[in-house]
Amino acid sequence: MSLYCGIVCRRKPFWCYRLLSTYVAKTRYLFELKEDDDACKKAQQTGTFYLFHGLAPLLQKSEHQYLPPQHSLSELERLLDKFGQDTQRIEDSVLIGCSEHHEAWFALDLGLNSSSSINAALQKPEIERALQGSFIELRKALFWLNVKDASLLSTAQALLRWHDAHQFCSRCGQPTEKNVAGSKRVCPASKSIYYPQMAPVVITLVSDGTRCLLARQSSFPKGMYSALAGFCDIGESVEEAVHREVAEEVGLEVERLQYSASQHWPFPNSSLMIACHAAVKPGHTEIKVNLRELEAAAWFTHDEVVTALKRNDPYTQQQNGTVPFWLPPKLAIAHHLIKEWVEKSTCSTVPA
Ligand SMILES: NC(=O)C1=CN([C@@H]2O[C@H](COP(=O)(O)OP(=O)(O)OC[C@H]3O[C@@H](n4cnc5c(N)ncnc54)[C@H](OP(=O)(O)O)[C@@H]3O)[C@@H](O)[C@H]2O)C=CC1
Ligand SMILES: [Mg+2]
Repeated sequence: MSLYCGIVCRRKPFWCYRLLSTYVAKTRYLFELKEDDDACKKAQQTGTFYLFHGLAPLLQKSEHQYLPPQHSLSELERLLDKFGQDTQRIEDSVLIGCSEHHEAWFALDLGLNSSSSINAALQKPEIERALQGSFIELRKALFWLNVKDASLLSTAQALLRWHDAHQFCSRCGQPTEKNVAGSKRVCPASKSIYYPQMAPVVITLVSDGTRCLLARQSSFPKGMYSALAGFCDIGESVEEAVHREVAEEVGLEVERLQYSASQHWPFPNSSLMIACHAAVKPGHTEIKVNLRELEAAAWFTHDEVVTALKRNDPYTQQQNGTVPFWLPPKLAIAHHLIKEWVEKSTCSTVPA
C-alpha cells in the first residue's frame, strides 16, 4: 500500500503517479527508487548512464557545444564485454535523477577500482576511442556545459566520490555495501548506515553602501577575486558563521545579513554554499587581511565590478603583462551574488 497525492492507494505507484503534478510524480518516483532496490534495478533496464573516468565526465563535442552522452544498459554491457569486464561493475552506478517520463539517469565511473567486481579500472584512451568522446576534468567542463548538465554532472561526481571514499565502516573497519540507488551505504557487521554528506559553507558579499569587498586566496587563478567564503564550524548558525568568517578573514564586523541563494559545489568535496549579502557597520571599513587565509582583499567600486563582469576571457594579458581583475564564472554562486549586488546598486537599493 502506498501513500501518494494525500490519499491511501491500493494500486501500484504507476497509477498513483498519474494523479500527481509532473514535478511531484518525478520526486515520488525518485524516492521510490532510493528506497526499493528491486524497483531501482528495474529502472536500470530502461534508464540511461552517464560515464566518468577517475571522476572526469565523458563529453562529446557537437557543433558549438559539449554534451555528456547517455548510454543505455545494453550499450554499457556491450562496452564492458568489449573490454573483457564483467557486468557486475554496473552495480557501482548511482542514481542521479530522472526525466519527466521517468527514465532514470545513473552515473558510473569506469576509472575507479570497482568495489563490486574483481575488475580493475578501465584504461582511459581505449574507452575514449570506443565512445568517441573525452573524459574532461569537471572544473574545466563546467565552463562548457549548459546549466542543467553542469548541475547533473556535479551531483554525479559528488556522489561517485563519496562512495569511493566510504567503502569501509568507520566503527568496525569492515567493508560497507551501497544500496542500488547509491543513496546510502550500510555496514552488514555493525549495522551502521552512512548517507552522502555535504559541508555547509557560507559565502558573503560585504558592502559599505557604494563598494563591495572582494578577496583572493593564493590558490585562485591569477587575477581572480571572489566573495568571502568559509566552512561553518560545528554548532554554528549560518548567521554566526557569516559574522565569524568576515571577522576572521578581513577583520570587519557586519550587520543586516540578507540571504540570497544556495548552491551545491562539488570542489574539492561536496559543499552546500549558502550565499548572503551583508553590510559593514557605518564608518568601519578598514580591511585587516588575515594572510593565513587570504592573499589580498580590497573594496571595489560599482564601475570596476561592472567592467570585470563583462570580461569574457580573464586570461587576456594586459599590455604591461599583468592579468586584469576578473570574477568567478557564471555557474559559481559567487558570480550570482556579485551580479545581484551590481543590479541592486544600479537601482539604489543595495544593503548599505
Ligand atoms: N561556488 C562558489 O562560488 C565558491 C565556492 N567556494 C568554495 O567554498 C569552500 C570554502 O571556502 P574557503 O575560503 O576555502 O574556506 P575557509 O575560509 O573555511 O578556509 C578553508 C580551510 O578551512 C579548513 N576547513 C575547515 N573545515 C573544513 C571542511 N569541512 N572541509 C575542508 N576544509 C575545512 C581547511 O583547513 P586545512 O586545509 O588547514 O585543514 C581549509 O583549508 C571551498 O571549497 C571553495 O571551493 C569558494 C568561493 C566561491
Ligand atoms: Mg575563506
